[in-house]
Amino acid sequence: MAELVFFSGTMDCGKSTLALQMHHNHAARGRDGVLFTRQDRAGTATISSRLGLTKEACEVDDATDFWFEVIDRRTQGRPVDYLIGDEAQFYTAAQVEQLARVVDELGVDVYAFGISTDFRARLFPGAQRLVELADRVDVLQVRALCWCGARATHNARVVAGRMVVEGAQVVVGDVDGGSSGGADEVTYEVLCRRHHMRRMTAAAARAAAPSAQTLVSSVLDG
Ligand SMILES: Nc1ncnc2c1ncn2[C@@H]1O[C@H](COP(=O)(O)OP(=O)(O)O)[C@@H](O)[C@H]1O
Ligand SMILES: Cc1cn([C@H]2C[C@H](O)[C@@H](COP(=O)(O)O)O2)c(=O)[nH]c1=O
Repeated sequence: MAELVFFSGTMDCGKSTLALQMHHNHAARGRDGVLFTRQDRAGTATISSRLGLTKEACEVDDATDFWFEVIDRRTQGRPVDYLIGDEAQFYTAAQVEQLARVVDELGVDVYAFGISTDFRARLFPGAQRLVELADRVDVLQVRALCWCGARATHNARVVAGRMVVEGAQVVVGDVDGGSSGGADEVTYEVLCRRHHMRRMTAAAARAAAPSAQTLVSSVLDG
């Protein structure tokens, strides 16, 4: 029986890598799949993994209709056994409903990959609908870690070195290590819930902790 699976996790936990691996494994067994993505960091119509894999994909926009995409291909005699959808948090709720219909009425497996919550720890509309409709939600096993060593569960947005909690929901960007580092550049950092709620990024924690040198000086100064 075909299924709708939502593979979810924080940024930088390996979702796009898994999406490309799953495509490779299914294609290697002769199954026909179509790759989709929306607003990948690497540019239009691309699925990119930080491990270096990239693959051309169909770019989703508000006008994309997944039901039509499958019917159109099949009408042209092109088989479709599965769809891979990366950056699925950016899909509309209606598009997620189309995906569910593609599974139920056309027998196509749909594997959707995306983050669940935004920088304010609020669900993206596409992710919310996936959680509501998916046959299962798989949390990725590779753990992204908070600076404190705990499992990272939340995505923080950092602007000019400070964590922010206001702004547009969608701002395409990378985690700090992958960014170019411009002063006003939006970057992201994954945190555990405790440090997300305290707005304590790695830089904020470093700034808050007195350095060993400061401690020694204050002891010597009496
Ligand atoms: N240089 C590296 N060596 C080994 N693994 C890496 C390296 N760079 C990134 N990774 C792995 O790739 C993961 C990010 O994969 P990616 O598919 O881009 O994530 P996502 O799509 O979830 O944002 C990291 O969590 C890490 O495990
Ligand atoms: C938290 C958050 C993220 N985004 C963007 C930033 C990236 O372009 C993608 C996530 O990509 P990844 O492959 O999972 O790293 O989402 C955003 O627009 N708004 C947010 O709040």
